[in-house]
Amino acid sequence: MSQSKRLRIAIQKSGRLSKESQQLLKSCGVKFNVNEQRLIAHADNMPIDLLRVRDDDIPGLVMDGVVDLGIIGENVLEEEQIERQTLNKPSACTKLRELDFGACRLSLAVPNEFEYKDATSLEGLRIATSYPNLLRRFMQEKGINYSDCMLKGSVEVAPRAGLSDGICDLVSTGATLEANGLYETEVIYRSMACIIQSNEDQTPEKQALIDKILSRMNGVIRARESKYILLHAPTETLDQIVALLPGAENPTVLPLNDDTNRVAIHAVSSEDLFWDTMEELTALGASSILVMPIEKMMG
Ligand SMILES: Nc1ncnc2c1ncn2[C@@H]1O[C@H](COP(=O)(O)OP(=O)(O)OP(=O)(O)O)[C@@H](O)[C@H]1O
Ligand SMILES: O=P(O)(O)OC[C@H]1O[C@H](OP(=O)(O)OP(=O)(O)O)[C@H](O)[C@@H]1O
Ligand SMILES: [Mg+2]
Repeated sequence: MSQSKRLRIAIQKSGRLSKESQQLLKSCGVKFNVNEQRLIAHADNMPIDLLRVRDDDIPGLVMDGVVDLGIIGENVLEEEQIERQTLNKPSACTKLRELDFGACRLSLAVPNEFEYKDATSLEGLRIATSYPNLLRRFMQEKGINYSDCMLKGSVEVAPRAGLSDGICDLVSTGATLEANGLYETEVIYRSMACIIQSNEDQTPEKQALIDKILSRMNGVIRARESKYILLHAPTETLDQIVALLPGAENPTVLPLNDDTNRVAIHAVSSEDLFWDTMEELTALGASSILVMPIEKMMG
């Protein structure tokens, strides 16, 4: 069991996940200030300490029970899990939920001039990657022999530097691949950030705090995915209009002062309302359409 009476949460110190991890915890009511130089940030209003570390260290810290929770990309989690299974080291932890940031994919990519047909085109080649275990699992499933070139960073420059024939690296917009004269050929893993918990026994107090944080996180994420929609609609197209609002089956319908042909609709929609839908609503006679963000949701 983690020795500390305070709940320990590991987050990335600086990188793609840091800002959003901190923001999510703040939205859950955890108050803290980060000092860039410090490894630990203490929360002022709850018995919680944040450990700010390299993202690669987070799964291991959770699996070894050094910290109670961690926010990490599924790609790094899965890579560490395979690594530890190979080494017979503890690799268990519990994924509490996927989060709504850190979307990326681990992909194979080759230089633009390379003629790629399918995965067998990679037979016998050298692939540069920071994810040797996920790469091996994919290549073994396809029955392809290859050699790897382990690089912790700047993987995209490996082919041009003559270090490898292709790469296996994270892609989001594809801009980095394009800038390096590479194109994506296979997606081998799709990833989001997630929150994980150590499988060590927790004291009832700490478990209660974890449950509280998780329930707040569910509320914050649900709220971020939802919108509050207000509009005026002609009674004759009411059903068609409601049908266009995503995930808002039972909206509130209110009468309008001095207008019996129109009503006001208040609805919580499970998704954003896109411009196309707004235009369809207007075509059905809707007016005064307001789409508003929701800050918190519960129950
Ligand atoms: N382009 C991207 N778009 C969205 N999410 C990404 C992107 N690249 C990476 N990620 C996610 O963010 C995580 C952290 O990426 P980052 O590039 O900050 O890692 P790093 O350089 O290994 O950082 P560290 O210094 O902590 O080891 C990745 O493991 C992945 O889950
Ligand atoms: O497809 P794109 O949108 O271009 O994103 C992909 C890039 O993003 C990540 O690196 P990051 O920018 O986080 O920097 P790093 O190389 O220092 O990790 C990843 O390692 C790729 O290099
Ligand atoms: Mg890292």
